[in-house]
Amino acid sequence: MSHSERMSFETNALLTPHETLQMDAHMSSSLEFLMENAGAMVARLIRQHFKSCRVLVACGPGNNGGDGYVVARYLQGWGWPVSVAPWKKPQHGSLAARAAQEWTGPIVAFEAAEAMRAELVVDAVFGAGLSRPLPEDVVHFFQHVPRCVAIDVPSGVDGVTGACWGEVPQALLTVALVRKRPGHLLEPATGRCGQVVCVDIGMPEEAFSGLKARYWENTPSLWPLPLQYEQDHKYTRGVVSLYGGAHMPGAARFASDSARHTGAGLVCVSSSEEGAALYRTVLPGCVVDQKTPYDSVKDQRRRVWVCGPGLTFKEVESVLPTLLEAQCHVIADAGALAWADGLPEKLRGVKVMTPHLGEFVRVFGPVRTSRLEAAQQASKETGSVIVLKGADTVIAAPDGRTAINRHATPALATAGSGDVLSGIIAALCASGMPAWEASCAAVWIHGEAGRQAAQAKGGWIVAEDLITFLGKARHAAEKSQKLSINR
Ligand SMILES: NC(=O)C1=CN([C@@H]2O[C@H](COP(=O)(O)OP(=O)(O)OC[C@H]3O[C@@H](n4cnc5c(N)ncnc54)[C@H](OP(=O)(O)O)[C@@H]3O)[C@@H](O)[C@H]2O)[C@@H](O)CC1
Ligand SMILES: [K+]
Repeated sequence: MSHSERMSFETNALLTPHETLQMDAHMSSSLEFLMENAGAMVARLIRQHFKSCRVLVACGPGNNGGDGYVVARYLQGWGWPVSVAPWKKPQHGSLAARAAQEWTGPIVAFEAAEAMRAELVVDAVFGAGLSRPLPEDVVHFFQHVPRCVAIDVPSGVDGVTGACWGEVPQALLTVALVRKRPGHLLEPATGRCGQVVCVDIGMPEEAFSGLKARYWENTPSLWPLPLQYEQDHKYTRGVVSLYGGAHMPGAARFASDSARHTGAGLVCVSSSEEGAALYRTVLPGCVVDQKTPYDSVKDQRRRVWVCGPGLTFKEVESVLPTLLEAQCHVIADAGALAWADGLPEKLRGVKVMTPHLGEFVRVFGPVRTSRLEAAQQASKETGSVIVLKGADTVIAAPDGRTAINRHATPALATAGSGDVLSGIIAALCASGMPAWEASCAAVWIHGEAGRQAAQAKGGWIVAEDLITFLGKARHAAEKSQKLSINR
């Protein structure tokens, strides 16, 4: 059992609407209590974030609407001027209908004029399970809303993929219940959520029994890093190999330096005669040789390879098939992805692929669903961990485990940043971490190094800066792991 399976629904696990339904089925006798708590918690957050003002609670027919009626009741109880605008009444006898019955304050029409009269609108129309386009009158209503607080998600957000079913309300604050949803972390939904705050509504532990988390926010508690031991030597730390191209040596240099700064015990660079002469001068900390891939893989210590940064089609062709045949752990990026243009089967056997969206489309074709689902599908089909890079990097494992990383900075959008990430993943794989955990950890450390470098350098950084902060970034992850163990 992997670490992420053991921790199951820890606080960084993300809940899908399907899992929420399973929990609700399990907790059917406590749902009224949970709705009361949810509404009370949302009302408290509103009181914390806003001064008393005219509030309009827009309620849908389901339990999201039910929560809305409870919010209205609490705010009114504290003396706030509150009205409720039902989009549609809840079904007779439902939980939401019971919450609606307890609302004795003003009820107004669900129309734009009422939205404009309010100073704050609570969006309790639809929750995260919406699976068809937003009705036009809902879109029209929210176009006239001044400030908005959303319960669960802004109505129209798909809680799993982060897709928006039409023009979704722009919230200042979104209150997640029990756990965040994957959609809270994925674009375009993240941009519509404003600040996301997750509240405890008193869900008992037993509600999670039988549920297995499949989605996580990428935080250090997800992937324990190997520590340093007194008995360590360079081979226990791990060996990273890469083939250095003769034409674009910068990329191999970034990847190898990154692997070393992340903690690899040894980095070996193989290249042509011309390339090796160059690498010997620019990479004094690496072992540089002119071995063919065929000879290199005979060394059982050289199991982990970065393949692609700075390589031409021909160079990839002369290296990658041999590495895959020898069942090496290959981290494929850049040139290796271009080499598999439209033919993902050429990459079968690769452990980790790190495409940005453009590279992903080149290999796998246009994304017809969402980035999240496309990455999951590609991972399942190829058997590789897919690291689909972006502001909301998705790290998908072939067995369905998926992490979403928001621990990053726009400062990372600089040439060479991807080569650095490949080197970090390779170093962590070489240290013995499984491919998905190593990839998640690498993406977090990459983001942390970017943040630290940007802070130190005034916001604008280059790949070289990033590399110098990798040791500190790894240390930051280790420190926060120690804290979570002590807790
Ligand atoms: N365990 C927890 O975490 C707890 C969660 N809680 C709360 O439960 C909420 C989820 O509740 P929910 O399942 O009732 O879903 P919700 O979105 O309110 O309503 C769906 C309704 O809308 C309708 N409908 C949908 N789309 C439509 C469209 N385009 N156009 C027209 N109609 C459409 C749909 O109709 P149908 O699809 O059935 O035809 C159905 O009637 C969650 O967000 C949270 O706030 C809390 O109470 C505490 C415990
Ligand atoms: K909502």
